[in-house]
Amino acid sequence: MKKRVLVTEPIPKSVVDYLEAEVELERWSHPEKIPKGLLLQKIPSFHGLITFKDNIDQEFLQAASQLEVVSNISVGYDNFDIEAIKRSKIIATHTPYVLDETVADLIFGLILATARRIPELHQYVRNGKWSKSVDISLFGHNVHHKKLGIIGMGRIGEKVARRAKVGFQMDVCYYNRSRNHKIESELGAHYEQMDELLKTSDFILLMTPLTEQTYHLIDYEAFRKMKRTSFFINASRGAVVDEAGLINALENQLIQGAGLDVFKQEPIQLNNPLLKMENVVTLPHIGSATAETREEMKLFAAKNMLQALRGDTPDAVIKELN
Ligand SMILES: NC(=O)c1ccc[n+]([C@@H]2O[C@H](COP(=O)([O-])OP(=O)(O)OC[C@H]3O[C@@H](n4cnc5c(N)ncnc54)[C@H](O)[C@@H]3O)[C@@H](O)[C@H]2O)c1
Ligand SMILES: O=C(O)[C@H](O)CO
Repeated sequence: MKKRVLVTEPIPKSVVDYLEAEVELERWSHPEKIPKGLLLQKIPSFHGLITFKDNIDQEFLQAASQLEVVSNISVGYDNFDIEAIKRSKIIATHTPYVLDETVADLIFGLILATARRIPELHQYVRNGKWSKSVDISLFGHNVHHKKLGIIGMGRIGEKVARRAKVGFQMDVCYYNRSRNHKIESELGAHYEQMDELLKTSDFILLMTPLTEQTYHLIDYEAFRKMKRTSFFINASRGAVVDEAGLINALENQLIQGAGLDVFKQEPIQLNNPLLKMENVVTLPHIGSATAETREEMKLFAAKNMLQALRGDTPDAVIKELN
């Protein structure tokens, strides 16, 4: 008898066909997330779950009586309670590598949009304000040859560093849990202590995962150390920054602007002060959201699932569970 897999995110036909060759599939294809109660009700009859952002917590694991594998369609897995998964026999996987270049592209989009004020000037043209040459008060700032500080020099950080060095001749420094010797020797990126990076960078990119150690890693005190001319970019997770501290820092002009793909609460609430600030560029968590890359991530998640259900080691088991 075929094993049963629940997929709570829309997947393309190619991935459906790939999975159905080996397992019996049930799909939740609504645009809204599956309600938690319904997920808990359904999960006892499944051997596998392919998910995008469902919370895999103690309550879920208790209900998942015959679950063997949970496969996340994302590289970040802060929706997983890793300690609880460790105590269970469940295999957990994610989708590293396939999205690195796509996310790095978006990060450069955010850097440029913020420094060169692209959304603001786009509105300026559309609102019919472009009657003579653009006033100096609307000029942005150079990106090339500036200093970029990357906090979290992992897979994606490295791709951003390459773009910064090769494409924009930037001075790249980084702060990380451990030294990345490859990026130092190949690109000349240099390691700095956090304080030094905060004090001297023109652009500060946050690119760590969200963990107990990185929760609110950047708070108001950190913004106080940054140059008043600096731009802060976050494409990691909203809670790595203390969002109230960021709003305060922007209101007090401790930094010049921010480019944000992620927020404390997603979707962001419309009364969030960040949405009223001209010097803040906001995106709806779309770092990896291109048609090609999302399809590749879904195929990767399906591949991890089938490998695990066959009894093979999946390509991308979450490292804490390896
Ligand atoms: N905006 C998006 O759409 C999007 C897309 C992909 C990934 N992400 C986020 O980006 C994160 C990073 O992705 P990745 O593939 O580059 O991961 P990665 O594991 O390759 O890199 C993360 C780096 O952060 C470092 N790090 C971890 N904790 C640290 C700490 N306390 N202090 C300093 N450094 C620390 C690690 O050593 C590692 O080098 C993901 O976990 C995810 O949350 C967001
Ligand atoms: O971690 C990831 O892969 C992205 O943030 C998509 O959620």
